[in-house]
Amino acid sequence: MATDILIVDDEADIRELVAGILDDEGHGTRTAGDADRALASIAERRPQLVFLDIWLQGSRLDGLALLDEIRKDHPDLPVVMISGHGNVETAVSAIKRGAYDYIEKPFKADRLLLVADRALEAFKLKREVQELKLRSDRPDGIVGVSPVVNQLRNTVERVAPTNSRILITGPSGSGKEIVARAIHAQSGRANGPFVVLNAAAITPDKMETELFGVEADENGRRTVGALEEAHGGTIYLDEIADMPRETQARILRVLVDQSFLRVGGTQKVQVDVRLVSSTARDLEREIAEGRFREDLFHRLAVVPIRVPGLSERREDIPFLIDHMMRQIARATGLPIRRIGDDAMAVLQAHDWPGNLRQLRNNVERLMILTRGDPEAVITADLLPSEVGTMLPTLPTSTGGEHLMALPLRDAREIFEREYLKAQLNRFGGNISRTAEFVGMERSALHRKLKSLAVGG
Ligand SMILES: Nc1ncnc2c1ncn2[C@@H]1O[C@H](COP(=O)(O)OP(=O)(O)OP(=O)(O)O)[C@@H](O)[C@H]1O
Repeated sequence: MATDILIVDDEADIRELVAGILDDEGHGTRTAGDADRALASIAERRPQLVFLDIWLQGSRLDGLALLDEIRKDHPDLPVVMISGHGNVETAVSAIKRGAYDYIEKPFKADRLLLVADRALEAFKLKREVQELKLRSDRPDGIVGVSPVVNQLRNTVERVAPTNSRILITGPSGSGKEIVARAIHAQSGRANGPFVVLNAAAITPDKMETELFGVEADENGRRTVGALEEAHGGTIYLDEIADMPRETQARILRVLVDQSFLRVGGTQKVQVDVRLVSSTARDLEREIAEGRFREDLFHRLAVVPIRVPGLSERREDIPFLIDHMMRQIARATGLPIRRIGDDAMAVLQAHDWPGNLRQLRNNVERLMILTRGDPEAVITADLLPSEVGTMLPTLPTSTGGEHLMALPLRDAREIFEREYLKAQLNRFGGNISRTAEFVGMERSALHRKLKSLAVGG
């Protein structure tokens, strides 16, 4: 797509010069000689970048006032100020008011093109991020843009409106309950209850009363169980493999009969409930080893859905962190933090055995850690030691940067410098012995040390 750059300057020479340089590089340009013509041009079609003279003589608005005006309607549109020799200070104040950058007259063509490319790239990225956020930040709670998550979202959309029973599998903390809630929310039962029964958290002797309720306890009171409570909605049986075998048999009967007896009861309770269950275990193995009823498995898993572990969807980590931060900020009042590139690189490379739950705990911990400082950026050194232990790190601290945030060339240079410094130390600064040990020619090692500024 051709670019569209608007150049606003009262001096025709400058307008033509800037436009000419940009045109030669294949950019599309338009020009305006005063503020009103500039605003009319922008109204006609929003450009992707504006070069704006600070003085703008003979115009209703000067450059700074025009900048304010443009930003009112188009806060994301990058504006690069063109400043005269003497008014760099004004240019700096323009940046504080939201200009993207400035170029100082007289300028070189290279500098102009570089600034234009950077501003256009920033604009494009901003829009892409916004679009991705819109796509990833859907109320159904399934956050992310990775292919596996898009596929999961599609499956959920397809099966949610049906009444079929669904078995959700996936590692612990991967977000199975979020998926179950999304299914409920997108079904015809969305206005009905969503009841969770976590089999792993209930002792086997309590399981039946929790699920089916009690006809009359010792005080003659009737308790309603989860199945009855979920009438008209969805019941989510979490970690179904932890159900005792007797309960499994009773659930199977409920599924066949569409009704059940309360504990100690004689009258059948009829319910209309959709059953969504989940497990982090390998149910086929549980079946083979006799711990899970195969007939129940087939009844529960009419539609199987697999939720991927976080290590299968690392590209979602920035979106998940953003989403979780906003959730935590809303719930706790803690301010939202920016994650530095180095910390993000480490977070994305970590394996996350505890999946989304572990990620969320870490995000919350980081927000608490940086609570005192309103400007604090979360850097890699703030991450707990368990995150990133498998990643290469710097042998000594060299400016607080994390190797994972650097391109290979820079990371290699840091490594070489630290490595050779240590080897030189070890051999008392003796180049010949160091060269012999590291396997380099003496002269090559000399050159290397010089280029790395070691030992000089
Ligand atoms: N989309 C999300 N946004 C924010 N937090 C999330 C999201 N998905 C999951 N989490 C966090 O991860 C935790 C685990 O999610 P969930 O309970 O759905 O996983 P699970 O796979 O059902 O876990 P388990 O196997 O232990 O039952 C949640 O309590 C929540 O804190």
